[in-house]
Amino acid sequence: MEIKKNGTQALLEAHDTVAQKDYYPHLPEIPQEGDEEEEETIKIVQLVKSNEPLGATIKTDESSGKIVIARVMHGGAADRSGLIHVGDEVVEVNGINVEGKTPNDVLAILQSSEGTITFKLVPADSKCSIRESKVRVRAHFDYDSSTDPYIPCKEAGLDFKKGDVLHIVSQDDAYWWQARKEGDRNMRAGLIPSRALQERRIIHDRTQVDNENAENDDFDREEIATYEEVAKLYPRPGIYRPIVLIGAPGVGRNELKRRLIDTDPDKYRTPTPYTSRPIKPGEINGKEYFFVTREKMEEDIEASKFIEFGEYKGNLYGTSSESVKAIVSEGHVCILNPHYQALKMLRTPQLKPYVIYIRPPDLETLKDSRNAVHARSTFDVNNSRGFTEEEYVDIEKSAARIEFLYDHFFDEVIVNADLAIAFSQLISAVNRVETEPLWVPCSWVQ
Ligand SMILES: Nc1ncnc2c1ncn2[C@@H]1O[C@H](COP(=O)(O)OP(=O)(O)OP(=O)(O)O)[C@@H](O)[C@H]1O
Repeated sequence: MEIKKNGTQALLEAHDTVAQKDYYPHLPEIPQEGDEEEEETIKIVQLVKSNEPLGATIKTDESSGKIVIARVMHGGAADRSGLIHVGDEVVEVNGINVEGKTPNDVLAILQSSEGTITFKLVPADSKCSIRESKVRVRAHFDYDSSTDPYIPCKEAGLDFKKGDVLHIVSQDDAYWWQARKEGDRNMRAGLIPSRALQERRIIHDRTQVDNENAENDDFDREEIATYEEVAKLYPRPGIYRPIVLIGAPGVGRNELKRRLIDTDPDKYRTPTPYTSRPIKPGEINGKEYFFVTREKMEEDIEASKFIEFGEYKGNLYGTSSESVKAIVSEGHVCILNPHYQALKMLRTPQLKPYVIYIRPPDLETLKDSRNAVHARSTFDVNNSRGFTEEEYVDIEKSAARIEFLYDHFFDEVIVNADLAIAFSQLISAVNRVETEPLWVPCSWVQ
C-alpha cells in the first residue's frame, strides 16, 4: 500500500476498497492448477461464500491501473488460505474480466455473486508472507474506526478502548498496523492507526486546542500517550508489587489503605514518613515519623531520595524511596497513597508498582455518600467538620485533572461511591496482583 508521507491528508487518497463485507468465503477453497490454456502465472482461487469476511482489500494500482490486492488481514480467511497475497493482480471475478473496472465495480460483482466465488489472479512477484510479530501494546486512547475519516478501509478497522491490550501482528505499513485484541478468539486482525499516525493526530489536535485557548495549561501534558509496549509479569513468591492508590485529596484513599492494612497488618505495610518537625512527647522515632533535621531532609530531597515531599506549617514531610524498597525486600506488600506527581518516580522497573486510581462518583453521589456517614473533611486541619459544597466540587475537579494527566499510568480504576463495595474491589485487586500474571511495561520484564 503506497502512502505518501506528506501528512494525514495524503491518507485520504489512499483508501483501499474493502474486498467485501460479510460474505467472505469460507475455506476450504479449492486451489486449482492454472488452466491449460492460461499462462503459467495465472492462479485460480475458488472460495465458498460464508458469513466470514475475506479479510482482504483491493485497490487500483497507481502505476498499472490494474485491480490489485491491497492488504491481507492477518489471520483472516484470505491469509489462512495462503492463496491470496498483497500485490496479486485480480484479472477475473466469477468469469467477469475486471480490466478497466474500479474497485467498487468489483465489489458489486462480488456482492451479486452466490455460492462459490472464483478469482483469477496474477500472483505478485514477491509473496512476502506476513510475519506475525509478538508485540503487545496497551492502548492509551479509544479508537472507533467508524468515525475515522482516514482509515483506508472502514470494514477492516479494529475498535478498541483505552486500556485494552492489543496484539500487534503486523507493522509493515507505516500508518496502519494490523492488530487483534488480546484474548480475542477472532483470528482475523483489524486495522488500527500506527503509533506514528496517532502521535501526529494528537499533536495536531493539541495545537488546535492550544490555538483556540492559549491560556489553557491543561495541554501541557509532556507525554503523547498512544501505545505502550507491554509484557506479562508473573507473580514472584515472596516479592510483592507495591500497591499505589492515586486519587484526588479527600476521595478516600487513606480510609481504603487503613482498612486494607487492618486486614493483615503484618502483610500490608505503609512506609513511615520523614519529617523535620520536632518530636513531640510520647512520640517514638520511627513509629509515627522518622524525625530528622531540616538540613538532612533538604539534602536528601536534593539527592532525589524522596518519592514525595511537601512543606506544612514550616516543616518538611516526605516518604523516602528507600523505605518503600525496604518494605518490599522484607516480603511485605507496600501500600502507598502518594501525591499523583510521585507516580513517575514510583513507576520504575525496580519497584513495579500496581497503580489503582480511586475515582470519586458523580457529584451528587459523592455528597450523599459522605454526608450520610458524616465523613470528616480532610481539608480541615482538625478533621472536625464535614466536607463543604466547595470541597466536593474541588474533589471532582482535581479528579478530572489527575485523569487527564495520568490515566495512562492507571492499572485499574475503583469508583469510591459505596465504601464497602470499593473496599471489596480493592481486596480483589490486591489478590489478583499477588496471584495472576498481569501486563506491565515490557521494560519491567527483562
Ligand atoms: N465511600 C465513602 N463513603 C463515605 N465516606 C467515605 C467514603 N470514602 C471515604 N470516606 C470518608 O471520607 C473522609 C475522607 O477520606 P480519606 O481521609 O480517606 O481521604 P483521602 O483521599 O485519603 O484524603 P487526603 O488525601 O486528603 O488525606 C473520611 O472521613 C472517610 O471515612
